[in-house]
Amino acid sequence: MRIHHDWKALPPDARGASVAMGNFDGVHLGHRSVIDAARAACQAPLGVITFEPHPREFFAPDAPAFRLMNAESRANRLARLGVEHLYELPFDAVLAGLAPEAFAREVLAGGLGVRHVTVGADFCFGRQRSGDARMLAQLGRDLGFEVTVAPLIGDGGLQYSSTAIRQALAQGRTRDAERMLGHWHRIDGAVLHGDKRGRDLGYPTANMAVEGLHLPALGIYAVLVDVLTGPDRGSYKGVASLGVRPMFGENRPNLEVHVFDFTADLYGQHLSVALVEYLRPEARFDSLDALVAQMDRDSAQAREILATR
Ligand SMILES: Cc1cc2nc3c(=O)[nH]c(=O)nc-3n(C[C@H](O)[C@H](O)[C@H](O)COP(=O)(O)O)c2cc1C
Ligand SMILES: Nc1ncnc2c1ncn2[C@@H]1O[C@H](COP(=O)(O)OP(=O)(O)O)[C@@H](O)[C@H]1O
Repeated sequence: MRIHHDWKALPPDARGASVAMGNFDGVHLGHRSVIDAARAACQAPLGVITFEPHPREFFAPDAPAFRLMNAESRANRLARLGVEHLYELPFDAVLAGLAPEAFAREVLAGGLGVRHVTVGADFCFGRQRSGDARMLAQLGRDLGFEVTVAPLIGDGGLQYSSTAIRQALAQGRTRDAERMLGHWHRIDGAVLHGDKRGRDLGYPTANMAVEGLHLPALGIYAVLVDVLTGPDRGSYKGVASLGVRPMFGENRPNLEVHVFDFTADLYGQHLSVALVEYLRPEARFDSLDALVAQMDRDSAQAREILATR
């Protein structure tokens, strides 16, 4: 997959794609059906148009973090779906200020020379979200590209949506989130140095930042861990703490992952951590021994949950 960070001056072979357009936060099953519709629409290379930062981050930079994944994780997921061109358009004042007609003319028809555009039925675009899917279809007729409006899909009464997934995760309902995502919710990132306390407790933990990401329920989780880089690359099981470590004063939230049956160094390596099941909230214990005894119980419980995976 090739990633393009602009719509201007694209090489000729990056033009003329059949594109799915949206924010695709989480790349959930609804997103996948839009991308599948773009793939089925015509013979052209498959593309995705998305925006970075997320438009909501651009308009409300101080609002609490809400994203299910960062741009890199989203790109990795899209690549695995067979997307050939990712157009990660810089969402700035210029792009935000384009009227729907100007966006369709300058970006879609002009810059990307799209052959076909697929959007979900609730898609809005252009200055003040004034354009909708129907308007896009009319603009396509005028400007020479086809438009498919994909229906919103769901499971029973529940429509797949990034909002519903955030809500499920905030309540510790990892399996409900998984049903909407089509995969476990994952937190990806590099292993950072922490306070070097874990090893003394008998529980070394690989520490990861969660800044900029929507926070699932704080607490302890059974996790599946993919080590993506380094000599110990592979898939492991483990237990993780997402939170502020009240035992040691309130800290900035982070993710601390203890990998089962593993002793190597993970600093600087890239991990992808799947939150499989929420075990309990974080707690403050009377002693470190009491904390470690609880970590033993957490580990036993996580091993049992993960035994069948
Ligand atoms: C299974 C598990 C359970 C944990 N439970 C708690 C907890 O209930 N309260 C808490 O303050 N910290 C908890 N922690 C976080 C530990 O305090 C943290 O991993 C330890 O301080 C090591 O920090 P370091 O990696 O920065 O050295 C837990 C960690 C793990 C792996
Ligand atoms: N089973 C394991 N799970 C997680 N990290 C491990 C494990 N074994 C060794 N490590 C290494 O130990 C480091 C964590 O040790 P710890 O004392 O918690 O230090 P820190 O506070 O820097 O996280 C990890 O970053 C990793 O390099």
